[in-house]
Amino acid sequence: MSAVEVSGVTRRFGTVVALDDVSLEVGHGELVGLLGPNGAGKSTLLSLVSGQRRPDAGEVRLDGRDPRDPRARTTLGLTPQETGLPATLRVREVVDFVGGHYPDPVPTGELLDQFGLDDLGKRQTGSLSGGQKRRLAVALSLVGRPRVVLLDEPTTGLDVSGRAALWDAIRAYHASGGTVLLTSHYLEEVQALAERVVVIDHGTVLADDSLAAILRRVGVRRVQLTDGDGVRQEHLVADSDAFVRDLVTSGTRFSDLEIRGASLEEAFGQLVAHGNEGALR
Ligand SMILES: Nc1ncnc2c1ncn2[C@@H]1O[C@H](COP(=O)(O)OP(=O)(O)OP(=O)(O)O)[C@@H](O)[C@H]1O
Repeated sequence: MSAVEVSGVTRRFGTVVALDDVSLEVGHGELVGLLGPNGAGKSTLLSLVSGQRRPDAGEVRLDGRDPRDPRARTTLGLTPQETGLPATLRVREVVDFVGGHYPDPVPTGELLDQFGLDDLGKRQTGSLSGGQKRRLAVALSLVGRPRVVLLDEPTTGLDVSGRAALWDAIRAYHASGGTVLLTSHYLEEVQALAERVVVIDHGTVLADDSLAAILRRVGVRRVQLTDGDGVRQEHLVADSDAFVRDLVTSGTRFSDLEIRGASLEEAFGQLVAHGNEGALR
């Protein structure tokens, strides 16, 4: 049984088709990145998996159960895009309160330490900065030792060190066997964390593969060289072998040739630009 199973799911909002016959399976212990431009349907998909919404067609299963069944949700951790924290409660009180709903919560001190929040335990949440609130929200999603965690843009608004600390916490959770489905606008975040990437646009899945396979199968290579005038040039080409052969046979002077595969950003741009024609499944 998979951690998350989405089969043939369609969800509309009035005339907008937010998800159009989407199928997706996430196995236990996987860390999957959900990528897509604004309005692609990522948050809608997470809201169906968490049981906050119902699909118009198709089926969603969380640990084999309907996610609207409260028993399925006891094993779920969730950080939505916007989190409402009770402004007058102190950080430590919020963690104690949320942890109190679970049979075996992570001890509050341990959790605050892991998320670099130990100095803020006595602060009212209303006085926290945006980044500190974000860290607390992700920490709260893990307090009940969930089997599956859904993170909607977990590090939006965080500075570089805040993001790195949060990535470490997500990696530690995953290393302990946890399943993660996360959305992100930061391609480097997905590249840094996810083993598998699902690209979604206009409510359909354009690609679902390992990060390495997506990068390999997108036929873009970045070729850099310094020309005879000492100017550094960069070319995005489909066939770098042919490009280099032509370069050599044309007698063009060049030095410091460098060739590397596409970045996730380039792969993503290509997939979204070509829509279903370029679909990789
Ligand atoms: N409650 C709603 N009422 C009407 N339309 C909605 C509602 N929620 C989502 N939509 C629409 O459904 C589509 C998918 O939205 P969704 O929030 O799932 O996208 P997203 O990929 O999460 O985008 P973003 O990256 O901007 O968060 C969009 O066109 C959005 O406007």
